[in-house]
Amino acid sequence: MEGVGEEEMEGVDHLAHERNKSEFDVDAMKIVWAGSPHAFDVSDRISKLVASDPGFRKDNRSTLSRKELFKNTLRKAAYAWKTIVDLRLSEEEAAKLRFYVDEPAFTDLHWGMFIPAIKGQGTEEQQQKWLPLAYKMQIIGCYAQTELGHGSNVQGLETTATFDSQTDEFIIHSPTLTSSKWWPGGLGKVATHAIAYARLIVGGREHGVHGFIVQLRSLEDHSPLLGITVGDIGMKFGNGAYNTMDNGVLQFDHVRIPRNQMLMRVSQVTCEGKYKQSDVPRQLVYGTMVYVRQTIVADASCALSRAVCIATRYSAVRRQFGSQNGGPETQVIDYKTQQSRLFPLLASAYAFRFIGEWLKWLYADVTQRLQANDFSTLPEAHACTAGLKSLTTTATADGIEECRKLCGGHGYLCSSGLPELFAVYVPACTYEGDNTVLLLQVARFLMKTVSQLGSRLSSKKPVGTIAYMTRVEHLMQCRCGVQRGFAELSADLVEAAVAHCQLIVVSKFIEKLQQEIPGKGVKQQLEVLCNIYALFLLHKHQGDFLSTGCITPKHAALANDELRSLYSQVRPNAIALVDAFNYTDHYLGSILGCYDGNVYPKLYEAAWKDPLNESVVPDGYHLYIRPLLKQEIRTARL
Ligand SMILES: CCCCCCCC/C=C\CCCCCCCCCC(=O)SCCNC(=O)CCNC(=O)[C@H](O)C(C)(C)COP(=O)(O)OP(=O)(O)OC[C@H]1O[C@@H](n2cnc3c(N)ncnc32)[C@H](O)[C@@H]1OP(=O)(O)O
Ligand SMILES: Cc1cc2nc3c(=O)[nH]c(=O)nc-3n(C[C@H](O)[C@H](O)[C@H](O)COP(=O)(O)OP(=O)(O)OC[C@H]3O[C@@H](n4cnc5c(N)ncnc54)[C@H](O)[C@@H]3O)c2cc1C
Repeated sequence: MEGVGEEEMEGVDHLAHERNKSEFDVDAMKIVWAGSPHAFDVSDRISKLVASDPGFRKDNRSTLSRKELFKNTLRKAAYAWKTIVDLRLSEEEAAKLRFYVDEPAFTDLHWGMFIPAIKGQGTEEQQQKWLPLAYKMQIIGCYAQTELGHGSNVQGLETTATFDSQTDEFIIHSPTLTSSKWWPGGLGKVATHAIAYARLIVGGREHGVHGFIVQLRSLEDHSPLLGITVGDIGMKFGNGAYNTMDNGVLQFDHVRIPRNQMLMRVSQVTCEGKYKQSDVPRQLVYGTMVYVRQTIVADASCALSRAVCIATRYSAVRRQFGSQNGGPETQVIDYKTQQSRLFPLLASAYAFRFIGEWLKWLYADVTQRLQANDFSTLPEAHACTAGLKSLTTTATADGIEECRKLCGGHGYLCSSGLPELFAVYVPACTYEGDNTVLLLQVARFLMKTVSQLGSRLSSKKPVGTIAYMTRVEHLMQCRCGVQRGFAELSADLVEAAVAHCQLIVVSKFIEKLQQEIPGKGVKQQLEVLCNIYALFLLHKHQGDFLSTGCITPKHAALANDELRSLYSQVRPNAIALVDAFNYTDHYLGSILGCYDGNVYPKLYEAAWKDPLNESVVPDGYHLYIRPLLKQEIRTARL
């Protein structure tokens, strides 16, 4: 192109100079980020498969109407399924393909909640009947728990399931408007079946909330079955974004289902109408939520790392001020303020990756114990999944917004990928448990632990976390010491719960570094990131740390000095550290974050593709603007 300088040429890696600064083996770090060589291979292969297939394009989402957007989502879901079947992809590869298609859809709830609920709360017989149908997608399921009037308070749900011993059936009914099921993903237009949560009534006696498999739509013509009123709840936050998902409303009008469609692993109803509660904690009915919360923590590291990748690459491309003698302006990534905002988020992305790995292990461990009727670690598993889901999603949502701001004006363009990422991600702070409600569960666990163990919450933490542990104990003692009720102290206890979760993240990051980590300079980079994560939080919450007396103001000042030094150590490695996420440009969906850093020509080209630029003179000019411009110039009385 005429006048195109070297800096704007296509096919040139405009970040090569940054990549050459790297002080560690990026390919080895890619394996660490993926979790194993096998996991890296699957991710790398599937992400490239999706990126290279025009059937999975997503650059037009923000210009489609809700109906076009949703139809396109259905097309993609069907195309993804055909790809999975035609290529005979494994369950792991199929899950990765749905992940890289990167579009909230009914399949998330079918695979992410409907199937896990049957696996976790169904009897062997129920699993044998329903799972094969679900795995082959011969039925499509959703998880219908939340109602118009209740979401957080599961025990407040109003839908009823009344046992009719005459017919050996349950009658599922929505007694009030507020008992309408409201929010379940996939429910609005697609799901043929639901796991519906309802108050079990047997012989006139209530037995709390249980799960029931209910068919909603005909498998012949998709019409709602008798007694079922179902639809979509309407547009949600942002364009595109989560509007690819049909979150639905559902009312039951005395819908009858066979007795064997109550999920009966935890408790049973016999044909004689006898209710039997197994000798397991009733909270196992909540097991699916615990499972999803631990997956959401892994999701957080993915979403945050995407935003950080975009902001880091663009911060290396963007130059503003600082030109010396007509030379190039300063890369904004070199400003200390930019580093102090960006690098803690980079460190958090890695920290959340590793805590997600640990939580996956904890969940697998507690699941194995449950099979042996060992419930000893269930309270800790609940507290950890609830608290870490809350901590990581809040930090990630805030982090994505911070990354948008780190990109200046261009971060506000849809083509930056950040507005869409934010709009899709933020409900994670609410779904699967409102983050405050979940922290209250952690606070309750801490209160019980303190009362059982006395002052020390746990001595099983690495030395480097003594300050963090003392902070939690102090925050708890300050609250538990005074004789005021839990409700009165709840805002303070939530702060202690956050501190407890931050302690877990820091200690698991330190434990990760005690493992064998291959690759030149890789462990050193992770040590820098771990120190940034720990010292950034210490700096942010230094009031807590100082008030516990475990650090002095001098320590706090030294920690801040060390942070600045650590930012300087990360700086030459920043681009390589985000390259290690191994995201394709397709998955990132961001011009600012494109691998080659050739941002300006791509931004300029993308602008002209906007539908508004299909005509030079906009629709409406002749009707509204021309008359305005041509009106008689009246003698103004102004
Ligand atoms: C383009 C960019 C893309 C970016 C990437 C985006 C990523 C996302 C991608 C795609 C999106 C699609 C995926 C989305 C999937 C998520 C969909 C969301 C689904 C839902 O929201 S399902 C509904 C979720 N609802 C909830 O979470 C409800 C929350 N409420 C509760 O869990 C409970 O009501 C409660 C725990 C708050 C209270 O329960 P209650 O029975 O009243 O119990 P308590 O009295 O409080 O406690 C009694 C006792 O039980 C213990 N306990 C409580 N819960 C549990 C549990 N789950 N397990 C074990 N034990 C539990 C509690 O500690 C008490 O113990 P104690 O008596 O103190 O010893
Ligand atoms: C995008 C999206 C997808 C969803 N998908 C599904 C799905 O597939 N299936 C499903 O069943 N549900 C789904 N939900 C519903 C979701 O699980 C609930 O919205 C969530 O559990 C929060 O409950 P709520 O809406 O009742 O919030 P509320 O509890 O009404 O929260 C409102 C405010 O009250 C506060 N609050 C509530 N209780 C307390 C308390 N005891 N102490 C202090 N403060 C309190 C909260 O902190 C919050 O600030 C989805 C929601 C969204 C947004």
